[in-house]
Amino acid sequence: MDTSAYLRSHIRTVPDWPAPGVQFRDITPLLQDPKVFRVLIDTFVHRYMDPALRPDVVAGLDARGFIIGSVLAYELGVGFVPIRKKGKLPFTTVEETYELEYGSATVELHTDAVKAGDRVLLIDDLIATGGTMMAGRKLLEKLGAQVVEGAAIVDLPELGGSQRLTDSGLSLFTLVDFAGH
Ligand SMILES: O=P(O)(O)OC[C@H]1O[C@H](OP(=O)(O)OP(=O)(O)O)[C@H](O)[C@@H]1O
Ligand SMILES: Nc1ncnc2[nH]cnc12
Repeated sequence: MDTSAYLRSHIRTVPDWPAPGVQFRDITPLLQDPKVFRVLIDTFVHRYMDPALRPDVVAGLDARGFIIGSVLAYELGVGFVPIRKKGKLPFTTVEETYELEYGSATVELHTDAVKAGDRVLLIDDLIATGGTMMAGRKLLEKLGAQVVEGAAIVDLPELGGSQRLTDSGLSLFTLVDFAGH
């Protein structure tokens, strides 16, 4: 089994959660098994150790992006910065509001989280409409940072987010596609 199929086999689909019609792709089984979790993190580490892609900073999207982003930053030997849902960060922030597959949200980033010119890897667990990752990218760019790549475990291509992100010029790396139901 290749890596993508192996990781895919450890993602659980929960129908009609958190709203009717949503097929929720649950990554918790993938994190729960230490062997699988290691394969997941090592796959990202291998890619981002490459000098051409190695970031100065990893930025993780609230909340599931924190789980993989912080471990990845630790392994790469770079800092981690959280992009949080509104109202959680105590210092001065920049903010962006965006639409989700089920609702809308505002995210924030501390104004001193990155420096102008920093090369940032932006990471989350999943791309659906792409709104979350697009908002994260805008926050980082407001502070003058450069997003070298957006990365996620799962892509839901039918929701159009990955296409939208690549059309906007963002380089994207995902490990597992879920097309169809
Ligand atoms: O591509 P999009 O349409 O923006 O959707 C993807 C986002 O939605 C989920 O997070 P959610 O907002 O449910 O928050 P959580 O991580 O706190 O559960 C997921 O973890 C991504 O962050
Ligand atoms: N279908 C889905 N499964 C898991 N997380 C999501 N975030 C947005 N859509 C999602």
